[in-house]
Amino acid sequence: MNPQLQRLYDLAKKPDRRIVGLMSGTSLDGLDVALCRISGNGGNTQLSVEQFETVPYEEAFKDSIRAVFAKKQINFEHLTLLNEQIGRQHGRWVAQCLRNWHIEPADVDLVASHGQTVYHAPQQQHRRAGYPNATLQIGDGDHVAAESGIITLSDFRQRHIAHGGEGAPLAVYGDYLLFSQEGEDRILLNMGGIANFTYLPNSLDARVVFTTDTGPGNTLIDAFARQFTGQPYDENGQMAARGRVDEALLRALINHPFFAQPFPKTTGPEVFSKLYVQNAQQQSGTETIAPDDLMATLTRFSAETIAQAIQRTLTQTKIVHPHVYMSGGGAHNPVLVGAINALLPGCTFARTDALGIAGDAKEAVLFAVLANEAVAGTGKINFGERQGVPSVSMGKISFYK
Ligand SMILES: Nc1ncnc2c1ncn2[C@@H]1O[C@H](COP(=O)(O)OP(=O)(O)OP(=O)(O)O)[C@@H](O)[C@H]1O
Ligand SMILES: CC(=O)N[C@H]1[C@@H]2OC[C@@H](O2)[C@@H](O)[C@@H]1O[C@H](C)C(=O)O
Repeated sequence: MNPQLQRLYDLAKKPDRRIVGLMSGTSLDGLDVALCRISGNGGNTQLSVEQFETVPYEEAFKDSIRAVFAKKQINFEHLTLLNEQIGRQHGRWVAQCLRNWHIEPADVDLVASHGQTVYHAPQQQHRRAGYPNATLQIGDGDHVAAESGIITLSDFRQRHIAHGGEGAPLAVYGDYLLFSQEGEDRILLNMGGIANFTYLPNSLDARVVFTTDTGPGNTLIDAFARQFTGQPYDENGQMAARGRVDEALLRALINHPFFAQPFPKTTGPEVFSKLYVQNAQQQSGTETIAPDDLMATLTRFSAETIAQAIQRTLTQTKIVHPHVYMSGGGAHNPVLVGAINALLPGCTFARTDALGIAGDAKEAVLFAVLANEAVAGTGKINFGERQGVPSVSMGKISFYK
């Protein structure tokens, strides 16, 4: 037998596993690396984060990804090269983080690698007859495994699509296993480039759990912060705080069929781009809007669409006072968070940090949970017939030799 197959079999039976979760999201800010200790599986999953680090992307690396990111037309050779390069780079960073933490690769069981999304194309978005939901993450897992010396699970989204989903949001699986609490209705709100949430009912009934993207989180704010200031984001919402929301532009921004679609739904920077904002400016006659006012309006746009989606959920589920736990970089933006708080007066707000997992680490941690389920889960969690959350395990296996 291949000794690594034996190793996989052995680690699947261990009472606990050490898994490195990797996430590089739509913000292209860096690679989140979370070393997790996970015991059990399914409803018995217990997790602690032993180490966490974000390895920042250098500008040249970001530009190289931006050359293919969310674009319909690209240089195909560049995409092919990036697939290998990102995998290799992510694997090296795992090895580097482990050295920094004085941990031997042999003492880690698995790497769970999300890779880099370069194009997300749910059917609702591409609308091309005869083609299914589709999404593409690059940074091949074989390179992550070879560079780190650790068995790697990767490319998690394809099985979700193969079983009827849109390939996202995947957070719902880990959110359900880690954060469900009997007696408390919870909403786990992640504000990355794109915002999404998971609804966790107080009954713990997996068939009622659901998840959706809501639209932009930071992606538009970041794009214009870069243009106006050369900085990667509007730190602490400073520009937005100085500006005034332009109601005409806000209404034009909200005027997109995505927001009226039923849940669950997913989207990405393929739709919510600078071009999208420029079109809304034209429609509302606000092409000459001051930079601070544009930032205030974009920040309110994210807040309103997040709050509307949550409000719709509360109405549908007849929940009155849920606890909303925030994560992702947007949770550090006081203007964004303040507006959401004001729009949802019936909700109690905290960060996932209050539940023991730092908001900045959450997505990387969730991929470690998916890998744990893939190797040690029983596959018995039943999310019912609810579209968009297929009851499957996910992740492809790469041996390191
Ligand atoms: N202090 C801060 N003030 C304002 N915004 C912040 C701050 N810190 C982080 N952010 C925002 O958070 C973003 C990074 O968020 P995060 O890492 O959660 O996104 P991501 O994981 O790449 O996205 P996604 O979840 O869509 O894949 C930054 O680009 C920035 O917009
Ligand atoms: C295709 C893709 O990479 N989607 C991301 C993105 O970033 C946030 C949102 O859009 C979410 O749907 C998803 O990531 C998280 C980790 C998820 O699948 O839950």
